[in-house]
Amino acid sequence: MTLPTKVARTIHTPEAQPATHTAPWSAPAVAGQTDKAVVELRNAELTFGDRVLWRDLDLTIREGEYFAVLGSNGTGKTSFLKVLLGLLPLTRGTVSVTGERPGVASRHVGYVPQQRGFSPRTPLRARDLVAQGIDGHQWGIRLRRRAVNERVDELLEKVGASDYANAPVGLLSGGEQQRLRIAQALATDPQVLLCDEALLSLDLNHQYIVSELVNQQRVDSGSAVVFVTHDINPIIDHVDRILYLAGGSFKIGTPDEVMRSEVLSELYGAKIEVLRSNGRIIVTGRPDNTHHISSQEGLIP
Ligand SMILES: Nc1ncnc2c1ncn2[C@@H]1O[C@H](COP(=O)(O)OP(=O)(O)OP(=O)(O)O)[C@@H](O)[C@H]1O
Repeated sequence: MTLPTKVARTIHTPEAQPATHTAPWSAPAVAGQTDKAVVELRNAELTFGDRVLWRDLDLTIREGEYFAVLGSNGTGKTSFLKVLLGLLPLTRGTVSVTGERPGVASRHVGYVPQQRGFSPRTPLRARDLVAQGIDGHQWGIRLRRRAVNERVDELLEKVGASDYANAPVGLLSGGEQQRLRIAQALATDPQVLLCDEALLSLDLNHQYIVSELVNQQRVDSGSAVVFVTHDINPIIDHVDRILYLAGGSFKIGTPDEVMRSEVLSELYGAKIEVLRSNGRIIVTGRPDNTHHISSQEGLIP
């Protein structure tokens, strides 16, 4: 998690305008997207002491947009989600989610946390976990019991988990548990779906299934997806834009704009090579020694 402290070196992109530019940049039209902004950061900065995670970050994420946050360990990906969840304040600038202060509009926000296995003795059935997204839960709303049960059944079916609805969560596989977390996050049909390494430790088949489920929510409901990941490959077909964080600097753009040798070399201040093979992206030569080899294929995000 330790990278040397660097002075923020912002590479200005259309989104990364100086604060004096007040007119927001309009993203190109992407199928399924509208112009409605659901996440807005202006002149945003997050620092811990003299450690700069990012500075001068101007960003608008729109309804229906699939937005990936990439970067090595400790570059601030999870902190970015925490800012959107209202769990971490910016040190400078402003942020809004669905037009409100982060945390206020929680029922419009779904959150899929990093995959952590449940203990086999967890006294919770699959359907109880999903129900937490609906009632008595900070991201949920209160509905009467029958309505809750019906909604849980609907969500279980949506993520293909009906068969193990009554199984104890601790006895389910990692992939099965992750489907349930997605069902829980979708419970309020959120306008913004935040996913933190939602594919980590899943096999390729489950990576595919989970990534399709997340994308389906965007297609069906126009939810914006903010997907934190070390590896863009499992979601590459869906991603509209990337925020790439590296040692206090960042770059925003489409995968074709950002995942290029010259762009990442400038961002890291070192020679980086970005290769494409069978529609997948391989990055070599990152200087921070925090490469994450994609589980089955030896690819570096
Ligand atoms: N509340 C905090 N106080 C001080 N430092 C913090 C705090 N939260 C995060 N950090 C530091 O900020 C940096 C970014 O952390 P963050 O978890 O956002 O990184 P990340 O990109 O998600 O990393 P990883 O890929 O390892 O999960 C780390 O060096 C971390 O130690």
